[in-house]
Amino acid sequence: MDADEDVAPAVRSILDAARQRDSPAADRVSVNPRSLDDAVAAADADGRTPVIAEVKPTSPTTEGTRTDDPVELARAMVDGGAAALSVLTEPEHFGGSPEYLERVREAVDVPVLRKDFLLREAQLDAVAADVVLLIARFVGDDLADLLAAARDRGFQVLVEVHTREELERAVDAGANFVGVNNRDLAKLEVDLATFEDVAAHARDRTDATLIAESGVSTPDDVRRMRRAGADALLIGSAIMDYDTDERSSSSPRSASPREDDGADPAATVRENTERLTTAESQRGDNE
Ligand SMILES: O=C(O)c1ccccc1NCC(=O)[C@H](O)[C@H](O)COP(=O)(O)O
Repeated sequence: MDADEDVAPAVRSILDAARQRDSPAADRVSVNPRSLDDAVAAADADGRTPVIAEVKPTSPTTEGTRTDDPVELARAMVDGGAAALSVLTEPEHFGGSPEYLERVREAVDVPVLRKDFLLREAQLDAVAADVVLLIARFVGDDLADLLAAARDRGFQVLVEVHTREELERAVDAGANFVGVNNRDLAKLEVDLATFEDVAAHARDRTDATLIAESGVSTPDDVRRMRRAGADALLIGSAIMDYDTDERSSSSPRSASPREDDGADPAATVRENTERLTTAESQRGDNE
């Protein structure tokens, strides 16, 4: 499979950077992970929607870069009820770093997902995390081997898919956490119907934990994804308080720091998280 085929230029650039990124001459990581399934169950039992809140300094579809301390933002997300966290470690397009993840994981006690574009086994050793992401489209035929290599190190593995065909590959590889990305990496457009379609198909195929990823902005969106069968939701931009711009893939991304509107960023992030983790105890306009 050619992962570059038909992807947006920004995503091609992400992949090129991932291929060129040196694998650190680090020791093999060995993780004693915090259970993601337990964290999801605990949130459910507590009446909170299980949300994996994402520390996302920037992205190809957001304006500017957040320079706030990732640890403060992470703590605010947990205070707002996040069941788990996701931390971008991709430096060039998302402003992340393995060091951010290390600091965040030390500061909180919930599971932490390493969000990156991993293509080779050695890249798993950059930093310890509770969960790592493998994107089915990008790892192609290496999915089963990388899944095994990650599990050998103790990681839980979230396999990201966007289509029914990718779901089949994830199931065949033995994935027990499947993320359905509502963001089409070919066009960078978001459509929540993607999760609805793939999750409906998944029900007969797997009992994996199903996670709705990307484009969830409002309590209505949360309830919609839960009705469609999401066990948990991965939410970045709406919690980080970005105005997302699912821009055409040729638009340039601003590298300038994001303008601060004077508000307390950690307080805003906490409120945003709380609004989404309590979505199911609020009454929806359409219900
Ligand atoms: O977020 C982007 O702009 C993006 C562009 C190209 C490839 C991946 C991208 N996002 C990675 C993610 O997985 C999201 O950060 C995550 O699912 C959260 O999405 P959102 O809630 O829409 O910020």
